[in-house]
Amino acid sequence: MSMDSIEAGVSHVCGVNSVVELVCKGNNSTGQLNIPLNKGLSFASGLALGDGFNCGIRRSNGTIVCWGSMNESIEEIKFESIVVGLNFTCGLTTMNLSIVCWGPRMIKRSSAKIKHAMGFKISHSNKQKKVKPFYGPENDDGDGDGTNGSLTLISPPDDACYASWLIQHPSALNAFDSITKEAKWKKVVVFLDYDGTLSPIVDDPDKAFMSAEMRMAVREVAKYFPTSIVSGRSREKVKEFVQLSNVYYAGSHGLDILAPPRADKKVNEGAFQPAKLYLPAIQEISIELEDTIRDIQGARLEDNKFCISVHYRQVQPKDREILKERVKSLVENRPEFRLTEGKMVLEVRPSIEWNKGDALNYLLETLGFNNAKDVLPLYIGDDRTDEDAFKVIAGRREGFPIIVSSIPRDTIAWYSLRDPSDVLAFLLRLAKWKKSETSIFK
Ligand SMILES: O=P(O)(O)OC[C@H]1O[C@H](O[C@H]2O[C@H](CO)[C@@H](O)[C@H](O)[C@H]2O)[C@H](O)[C@@H](O)[C@@H]1O
Repeated sequence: MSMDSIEAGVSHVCGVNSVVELVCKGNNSTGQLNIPLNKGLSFASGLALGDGFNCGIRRSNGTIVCWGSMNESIEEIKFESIVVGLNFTCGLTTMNLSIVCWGPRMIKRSSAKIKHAMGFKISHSNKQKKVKPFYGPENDDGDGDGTNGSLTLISPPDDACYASWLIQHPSALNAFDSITKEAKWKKVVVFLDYDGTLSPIVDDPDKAFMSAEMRMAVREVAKYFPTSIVSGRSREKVKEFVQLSNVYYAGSHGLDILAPPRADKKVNEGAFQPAKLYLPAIQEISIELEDTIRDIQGARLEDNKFCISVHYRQVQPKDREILKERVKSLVENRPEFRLTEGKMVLEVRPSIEWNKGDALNYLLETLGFNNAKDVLPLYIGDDRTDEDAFKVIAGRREGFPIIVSSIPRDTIAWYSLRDPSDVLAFLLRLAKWKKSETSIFK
């Protein structure tokens, strides 16, 4: 067979033959030789081979298709070129020549190495965003103004920013098939945050109601998977909002958990409350906080039993720093407390080492899943305190940490959903998928 081009992976090769057909030979342990003919794949350029997977740019529309061990396809964005590493892929976007990388378990690489691998020479001036193409005569004048063949990596507009975020944190809806493929023979255990995840963020914390559709979706999911609600609210309050009896509740950021009785215990031991001894001190600090914020219009306290939330969403912007300073200095003088921050809220909580990640582990253990090899925790949350749970899943290297955000954020979640309506769609799809799987085996 005569070949026009050839690329080599770790243990396989692919290339385009003289009749413009893509052919792959070598190790096929992860399906890297199984060219996805049904995905509109036909390459003019842009074929890159990794360890057990390949990605190519579609000739028809510039989007990317990958197959083998990493099979995320990028449908939303057009690319000029791609490179792959052992388990990640980076592409140069057509829209603004920005570089985006993806792969749920992407190893962090130096962006300079990636740019170099893609054919760019890095300008060593202080203007960090300017790069020069590697081709043509060397003319590194450092100003990157678009003359002399240099290119400027412009700041992407909002849409491009979001698209770039989506590549690094694929939408769990778009990645649904690969999520269920991974989950097919395993036990998925679902964890859901409340505010900003199951209910939209609203000004009045007492009015953060969950829709009837969302309640129905959570009920459906809980029919097929063990499901827990993990919230910063008090357990009683979040249960009042959710109103479901087929889910477990962890309130106060996991400091108050009502889990099923452990398999090895005959009687239900009641709620797990590792900060119980702090209750008198929490009442004290609550009174002090009330005094501290009394004169700040719009500020309000919320008693979440094992933590106190100080809300400033309705405080005038000019007064917010004053409020924060006052609360911070009060907490600094009380070593038995620590402060965390959420969405326009300061959360005063006991300084014990216990967070939503510990709650996730505790629930897995009481559900009898902690040592099981085939368990995949799926956690959906929108706030900074949810990062502790994402971290636990990332540490297990298996499961689905999903952040709810409509803007790019610093997170260790692997997947994203835009807002609670995306969460609703995802939960409905998850329940439907499991229902159809279950009926096949009946
Ligand atoms: O862990 P979560 O369930 O997400 O709880 C975190 C905080 O959520 C609530 O506050 C947030 O939602 C409110 C209602 O939409 C909004 O007004 C507030 O600005 C948000 O921070 C809850 O009221 C807090 O007590 C929780 O700490």
